[in-house]
Amino acid sequence: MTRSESPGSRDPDALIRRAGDRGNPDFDQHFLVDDRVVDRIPGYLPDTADRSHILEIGGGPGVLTDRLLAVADHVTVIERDPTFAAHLREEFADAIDADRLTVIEGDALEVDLPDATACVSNLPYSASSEIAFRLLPLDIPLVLMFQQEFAERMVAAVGEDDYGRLSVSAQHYADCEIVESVPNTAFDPQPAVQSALVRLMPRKPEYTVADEEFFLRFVKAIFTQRRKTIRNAIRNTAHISGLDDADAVVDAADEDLLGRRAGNVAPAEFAALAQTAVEHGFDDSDDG
Ligand SMILES: C[S@@+](CC[C@H](N)C(=O)[O-])C[C@H]1O[C@@H](n2cnc3c(N)ncnc32)[C@H](O)[C@@H]1O
Repeated sequence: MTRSESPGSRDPDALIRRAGDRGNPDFDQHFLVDDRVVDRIPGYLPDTADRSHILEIGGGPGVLTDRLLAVADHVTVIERDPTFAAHLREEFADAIDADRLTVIEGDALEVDLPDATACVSNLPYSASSEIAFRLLPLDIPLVLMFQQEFAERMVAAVGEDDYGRLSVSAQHYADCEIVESVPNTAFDPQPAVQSALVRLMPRKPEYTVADEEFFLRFVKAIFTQRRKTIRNAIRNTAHISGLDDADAVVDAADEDLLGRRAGNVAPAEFAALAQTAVEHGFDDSDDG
């Protein structure tokens, strides 16, 4: 009976019953039970997105897996919990036999990621940041569920209260947009906070950085001192950014920028400042 259901129509509560286990919040298991929400999620991929291979992280009972199988040629789902991975293999045996579904039992932070063309996931919240930053460099469209507060920080623009390290780092890779806020009543068990779906469309940033790793570390360092001026933040965080000579960077940087605070520095300005830091802040800076 379960195997003959057409993709896209499985009932969330029935899937949880068949999985034989309720979600355990200690293992990030908040399952979507509002099928109006689940039905909308694949539609947040843009029309132009390549749906030949969609990756899902954290399949759980499989309600989103089911909806993705209705729109993708192939789905790969990664699930860490052995009970739910076994359930997914059983529930979607037909799709596996037809070579339309791959179930990877493992930790999404450790397994090799497949060569997917898009990723759509209701992420495990305690690892959502790390997972997102594994996905962002893949250069594919992402539709990801996060805690609302995290999502707001991710999409914030310079000058907004939520603008910070997360905004600059995520927007380095993609245009980020909240496409739907999701109440906690859409999940079982209910998380304590609201959630939000974010669409992340890959694109090159409007600036170039010679050393991406340093740029991201520098931004992280400066935002640890977000109440300080950029001048003091550069000086106080050399142990994080790894600068040998923070004073030389301050001497070389733009005076106006040095007097501002991180929350008012746009990503392109951070990129220019990071370039100044690379050119002046290391012992071998002038050695070519
Ligand atoms: C928020 S639930 C989403 C389940 C399902 N997709 C849904 O929307 O109802 C997150 C799922 O990720 C799994 N999970 C937690 N940490 C994981 C990890 N590090 N790697 C892979 N799966 C993980 C949990 O077991 C759980 O099934």
